[in-house]
Amino acid sequence: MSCLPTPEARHAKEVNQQIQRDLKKHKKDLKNTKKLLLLGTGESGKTTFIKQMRILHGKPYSQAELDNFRTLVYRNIYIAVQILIDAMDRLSIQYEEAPVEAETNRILEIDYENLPDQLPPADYSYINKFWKDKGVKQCFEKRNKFQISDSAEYFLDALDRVKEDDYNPTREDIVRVRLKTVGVHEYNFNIHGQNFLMVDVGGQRGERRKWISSFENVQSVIFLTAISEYDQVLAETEEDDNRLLESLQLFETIIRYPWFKNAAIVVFFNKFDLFEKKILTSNLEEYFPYEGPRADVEEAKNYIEQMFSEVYGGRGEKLSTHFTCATDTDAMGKIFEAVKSYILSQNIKEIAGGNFS
Ligand SMILES: Nc1nc2c(ncn2[C@@H]2O[C@H](COP(=O)(O)OP(=O)(O)OP(=O)(O)O)[C@@H](O)[C@H]2O)c(=O)[nH]1
Ligand SMILES: [Mg+2]
Repeated sequence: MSCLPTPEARHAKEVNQQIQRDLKKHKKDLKNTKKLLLLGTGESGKTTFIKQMRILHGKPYSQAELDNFRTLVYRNIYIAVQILIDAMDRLSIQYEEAPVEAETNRILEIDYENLPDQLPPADYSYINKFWKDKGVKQCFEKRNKFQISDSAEYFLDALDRVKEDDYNPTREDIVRVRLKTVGVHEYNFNIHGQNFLMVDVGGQRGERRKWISSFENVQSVIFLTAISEYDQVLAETEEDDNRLLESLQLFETIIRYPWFKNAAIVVFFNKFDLFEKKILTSNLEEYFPYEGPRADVEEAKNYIEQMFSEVYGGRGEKLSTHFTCATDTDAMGKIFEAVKSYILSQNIKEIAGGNFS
């Protein structure tokens, strides 16, 4: 009887060796992957940040994904109009030219979960006239009194473009379109040789109890706060809770979690583009005990940054912060490079037995 292995045995051995090699590589990849958790209240910009990472470092969006974004754009438009119709009524603002009631009712009853992939001409013509109405514009100026997406104006202004048959969402449309996140979602990116596992979570109150499932083995956290929300109230409660205060309280809760004791923490003061404009007309001292000069972007932003730094203070090291506009692709690319260096330097310190013990 021959002692030579049969072809089957040789093949089995080869397969086994390949599996071992794959497992080893997978383990090495896992070890070299940094887990980055994105946290923050609803609409702070977490998913927008992930979209930018995909645009900058991921695979291009497929046509099926673009088609999906197109429907979402229409959905964003209908929701914005429905919110404005309701706000006109609640704030008792007169239309310049009142729309036909039956038409308004039809728009209000649109089931935006089941939208066609085209904006029907009758709806376009209603929305076009509605958005040009001086009363509606007046109502929109009072938007801190009700909850409307920060991208509503962008899409209502783009109505003529997005109604076209051959409309395909642009890069900017993709980062502007809003869909609230439900649950926890993981994304892998290789950014200049470094693997990241980025975790996006739903930030609204009802979503936060699901967060804990993603807290294990986190090397870094980006906490996003929408700095422009200092004069806005929370949509998800009956009470008039201030949105920036809610974000500050959430930050305080998070940095006390034992899971993040050794994690690098970075804060993005996001929606800085909106903040810069808003601070010129909406006084910070009406919402926070701020005593600095009015309409002063620098003073106001430093004051808000200080509130977060004080809360963070206990951890003994200066808080890493960035003032960001998550819808700006180029700027986000640059900011993330700085964040990446910071995360890696903090993790090296930790390995060397440094600061965060
Ligand atoms: N103008 C402006 N809009 C922004 C900015 N960042 C995000 N947005 C818009 O704000 C909306 C909400 O952003 P999302 O990224 O969906 O917020 P989120 O934190 O993922 O919200 P949840 O999924 O509910 O937790 C989207 O329509 C974004 O386009 C910004 O810096 N400036
Ligand atoms: Mg989201």
